[in-house]
Amino acid sequence: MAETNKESLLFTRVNKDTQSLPVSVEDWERQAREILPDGPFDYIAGGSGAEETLASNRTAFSKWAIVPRMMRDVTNRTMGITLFNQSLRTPIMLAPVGMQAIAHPEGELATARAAKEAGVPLVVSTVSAHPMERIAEVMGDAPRWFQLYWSNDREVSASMVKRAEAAGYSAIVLTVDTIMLGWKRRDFRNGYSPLREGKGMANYITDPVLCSRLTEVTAENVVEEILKNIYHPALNWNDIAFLREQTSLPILVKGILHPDDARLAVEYGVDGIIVSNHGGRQMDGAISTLEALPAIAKVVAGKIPVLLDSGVRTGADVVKAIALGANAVMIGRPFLFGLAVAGEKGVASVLDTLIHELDVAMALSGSNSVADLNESILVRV
Ligand SMILES: Cc1cc2nc3c(=O)[nH]c(=O)nc-3n(C[C@H](O)[C@H](O)[C@H](O)COP(=O)(O)O)c2cc1C
Ligand SMILES: CCCCCCC(=O)C(=O)O
Repeated sequence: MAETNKESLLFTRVNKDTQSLPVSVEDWERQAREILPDGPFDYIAGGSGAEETLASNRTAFSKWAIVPRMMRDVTNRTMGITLFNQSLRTPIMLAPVGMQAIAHPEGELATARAAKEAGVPLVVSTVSAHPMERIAEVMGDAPRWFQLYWSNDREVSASMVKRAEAAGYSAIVLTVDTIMLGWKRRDFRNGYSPLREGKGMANYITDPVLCSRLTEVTAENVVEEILKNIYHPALNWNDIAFLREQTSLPILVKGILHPDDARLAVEYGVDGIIVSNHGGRQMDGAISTLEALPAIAKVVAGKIPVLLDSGVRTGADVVKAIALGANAVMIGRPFLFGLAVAGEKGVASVLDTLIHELDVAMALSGSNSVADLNESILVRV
């Protein structure tokens, strides 16, 4: 059933509770800029190097235009999809974003409440500011995945995955583009590191295996341990087999940009791919994700789901990504700006806007379902 009709649009958009809230991601970002100190704001908004990839993630969307279809009776359209046997309200998810307490003291707990309310799956980061079990409690039965940062100590990785499975997370996202941290000029200028402020250690300081490795469990020792583990250049495709032995959950790899890596992901038995350049925060000069998507979708050829993040800001962006071969998309900074400005309400509003925009974009492009979206409604401009 279509979600946006005249009544719901009027109610949602001209309701006195929402009137004062920003209506675009750019507006949320402007307000976040006013609220947050330079360190956290630049950490969130910035990219690596000269920020070329950060910029191209956005321009890539402008290089495709939608050519809408008419007279297609879109009364009974749906945005629903099924991923890993789970029915989802829309093809939109919240990307793993660590250390959310730098945006708002409630961090992931506020995000989790908003995600649950909106029926949007949340991917919880290894470096979340609250323990994964606490976030899971907030979410109840709502869909959630766990994002794994590989540890040099494989038993720590195994422990995190087992904890996630026990806490009701339904997929594991292995991030593969962060074998070391991107070179972030803004953070150097600001002398800012959220980890050094102790914002991302909740899952480590509560991890029995990691703690068993320390002679004394202090915040300082745990941070040092995390820094050692975040640097894991030896990660390779054979590690997938070890991960597979630890869990029966679907495993996705996040950070794929090359079609040959997509082919390898399928060969190594991965269950899903996330086309991502980490929001332009890792390899600067890397291809934008929308540019990378068509070749990856072609190689994968429907064998496993392909998701995309980095630069998605509007409902029309979601339409373009799906039309070019994505099964679903994720957003990162947009919800974090909402969180910084208005906590749970901010995340809820960002999601509400994006979902309504997608519904309108689908209707006005003549699409009754996500399956209707394909390259025939796009043109390169
Ligand atoms: C502040 C911040 C923290 C992030 N933390 C993580 C993380 O812990 N794990 C991860 O896989 N990706 C992380 N990401 C990357 C996001 O998952 C996602 O790839 C990216 O934000 C998508 O781009 P967008 O912000 O343009 O939507 C982070 C991004 C930001 C902005
Ligand atoms: C030293 C901890 C770094 C965590 C990286 C979080 C992330 O993926 C990002 O900020 O981007």
